[in-house]
Amino acid sequence: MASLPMVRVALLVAFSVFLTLVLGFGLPSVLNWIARCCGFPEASVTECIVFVYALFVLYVAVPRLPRGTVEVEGKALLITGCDTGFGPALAKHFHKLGFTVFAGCLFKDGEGAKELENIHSEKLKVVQLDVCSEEQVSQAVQFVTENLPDSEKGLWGVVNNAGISTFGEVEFTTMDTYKQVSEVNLWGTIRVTKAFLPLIRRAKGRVVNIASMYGRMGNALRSPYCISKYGVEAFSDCLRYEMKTWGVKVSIIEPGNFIVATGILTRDIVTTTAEKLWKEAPPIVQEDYGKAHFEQYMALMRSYCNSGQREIEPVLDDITDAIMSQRPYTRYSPMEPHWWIRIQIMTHLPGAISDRLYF
Ligand SMILES: NC(=O)C1=CN([C@@H]2O[C@H](COP(=O)(O)OP(=O)(O)OC[C@H]3O[C@@H](n4cnc5c(N)ncnc54)[C@H](O)[C@@H]3O)[C@@H](O)[C@H]2O)C=CC1
Ligand SMILES: CC(=O)CC(=O)O
Repeated sequence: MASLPMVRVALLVAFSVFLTLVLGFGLPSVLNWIARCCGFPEASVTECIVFVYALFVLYVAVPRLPRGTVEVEGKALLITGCDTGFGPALAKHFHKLGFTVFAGCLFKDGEGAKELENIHSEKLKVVQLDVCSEEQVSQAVQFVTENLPDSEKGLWGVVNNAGISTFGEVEFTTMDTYKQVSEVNLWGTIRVTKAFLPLIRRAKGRVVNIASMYGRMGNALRSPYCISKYGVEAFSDCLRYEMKTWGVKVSIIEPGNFIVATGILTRDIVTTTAEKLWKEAPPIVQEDYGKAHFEQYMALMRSYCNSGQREIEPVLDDITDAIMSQRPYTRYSPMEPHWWIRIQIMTHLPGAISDRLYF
C-alpha cells in the first residue's frame, strides 16, 4: 500500500463523491447511526459527515506519516534467489545502503553470482544456496554465522525471494509440477526461515517473504503458483503472531505483474511449458478440451509474459521499508492500480459478483 498513494487519493476523491451523493439522496440516518455508534448521540448530519470524512482522511494520511528508520551500521541481511530478477537488484541496493549482504545464489558460478562477486566488496558475499537443499541451507547458516560483522548482533534480516513460476489448467498440470513449484516457493521459504530464525531472533530482526498478488487471489491457469504463494501468506501470518514476543517483525511483499522486468516467465519458458503441458496431458483431457482451446490459453500466456511494470523500484522501495522502517507494515502491495482494485473486489465482494466481473 505504501507505494500506492494515487490509489489512496483516488479513494479519497471517490469517497467525497459518495458523501455528496449521500447528502443529495438524503440518507443521513446511516451516518447518524455510525456517529451514535462512535459515541456522538446528538450529532447533526453535518457533524456525522465531517466525522466519517475525518476518519477516511486519517486512513489515507496515517501510512504517509514518518515512521523512522533503523541504524544500518553492523547489520547484515541474507537474500535468496540472487541470480536474476529482483534478487541481484536487492543485493546491490542493500549493499549500497551499507548493509552486509549475503547473496544466496542457486548457481554460484553463474552470471548473476559473478556480477555480484565482481563488485569486490567485503560487505557483499555470494553464498551457494538452493533453498530446496537441506544441506546447502545448513552450510549457508554456518557461513553466515562465521562471517557476520558482529556475531553478538545476529542477522538483521532474511529476504525470502527465491521463486519459480508456472501455469496450466488443473487437468493439464501433473502432481510433480504442483510439488516442484511449492518445493521452491513454499517449502524453500519455510526451510530457510526456520534455519535462520535463531540468528534473526538474536537481532530482533526482520523476515521479509516475497509472495505475490497471486498469494491473495486465484486465477485460471495459475493453480500451482497460487497454491504456493497462498501458502507463503499463511506461513508469514502465523510466524508474525509467534514472533511478536521475540521482537521479530514479519512482512509480506505482494508484487503485482513485473514479468517483463525479471526472468520469472519468459517467452521461452512459456513455449517449453506449453509443449510439456500438451504432451503430458492424458488423452481424455486432450480430446475433451481440444487443441484450439489449449492454443487460445497459451496465446494468453504469451501476451501475459510480455506485460507488466518494467521498473522494479516500487518492489525495492517496499522491501527496503520492511527491512529498515522502525514500524514496518504487515503487507506491501507494489502493483498497478487495476490489480490492486481486482484484489479488493475478489477478497471483499461476494464471489457471485467478483466471478461475474473477472471470469
Ligand atoms: N516478476 C514478477 O512479476 C513477480 C515476482 N514475484 C516473486 O518474486 C520473486 C523473485 O522472482 P523474479 O525476480 O521475478 O524472478 P527470477 O526468475 O528472475 O528470479 C528468481 C530467482 O530465484 C532463484 N531460484 C529459483 N529456484 C531456486 C532454488 N531452488 N533455490 C534458490 N534460488 C532459486 C533463481 O535462480 C532466481 O535468481 C519470486 O518469489 C517470485 O515468485 C512475485 C510477484 C510478481
Ligand atoms: C505476478 C506473479 O507473481 C508472477 C507470475 O504471474 O508468475
